[in-house]
Amino acid sequence: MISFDKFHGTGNDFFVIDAAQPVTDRRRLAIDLCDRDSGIGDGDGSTGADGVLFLALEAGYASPRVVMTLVQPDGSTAPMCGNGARCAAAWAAERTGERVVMVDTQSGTRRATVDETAVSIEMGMPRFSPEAVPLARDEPLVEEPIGDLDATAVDTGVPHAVAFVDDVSTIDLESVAPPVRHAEVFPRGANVTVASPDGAGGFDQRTYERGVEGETRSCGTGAVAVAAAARKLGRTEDDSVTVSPPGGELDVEFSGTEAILRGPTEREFAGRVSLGGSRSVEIDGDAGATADD
Ligand SMILES: N[C@@H](CCC[C@H](N)C(=O)O)C(=O)O
Repeated sequence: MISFDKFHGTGNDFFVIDAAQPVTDRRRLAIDLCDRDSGIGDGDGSTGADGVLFLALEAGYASPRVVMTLVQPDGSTAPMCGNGARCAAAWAAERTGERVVMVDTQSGTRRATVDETAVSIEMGMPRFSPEAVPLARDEPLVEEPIGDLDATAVDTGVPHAVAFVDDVSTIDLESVAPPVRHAEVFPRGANVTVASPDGAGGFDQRTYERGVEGETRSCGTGAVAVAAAARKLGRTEDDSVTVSPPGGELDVEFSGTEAILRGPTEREFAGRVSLGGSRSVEIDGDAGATADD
């Protein structure tokens, strides 16, 4: 059986699997576990997840190093995930007792710091250039109509199209996001993030994620994208910006060459799943421990 933990960061939830375990088909496993109807749940919270984090913990460094691979509910891999990387750091900190963790992602090595209330991670500097996002054109995309949204394109490890609206709660994201997510100007697609002023100097956020192909309760790279786009468009001059997705509150701080993302993480439950013909699942602490499908 394969052991797993379930974590979430402000509602963006992930199964975490130690990559030392033998999983031959990661794509198939992620599609299976993450399904919101037939995936794994503990019976108390939600079923399924926004992705599976395969984490390889490497010893022998001054700070523990964890190589993170995120496989999404559609089987694709994403080069970066802000909330996933924060959960990866919390997982590695639990295992090692260390507070500073280096998270290796396909978009670079990120330094994370774990304390009693939150995990902070250095995300690099958001980039607007067409090469970085990437865009299928030679100029940055800044507040231009794409579908029904006025979008600004920014790379925060993954591509985001950010649109500022009056009130995010009135947006029918499942309708307006897909044409932007698949627009020709984004050769690798884009996550679609809408934001509106929260009345206290920060922003409310909602994100439709590539790979999930739906809205998630939080998106860390999206929060950084909102803060960066707000600064670029003169919507804030603050170095520290609070961004609130539906699942909680994230802080984005700009310091030197880094945007630092900070917010809580939580370990929800742990268990084991068998691979093979018929799935069997054990959830720790569950009286009726085995659930066969
Ligand atoms: N939820 C993540 C972003 C995950 C990657 C995204 N779905 C993509 O494919 O680009 C976050 O917290 O940043």
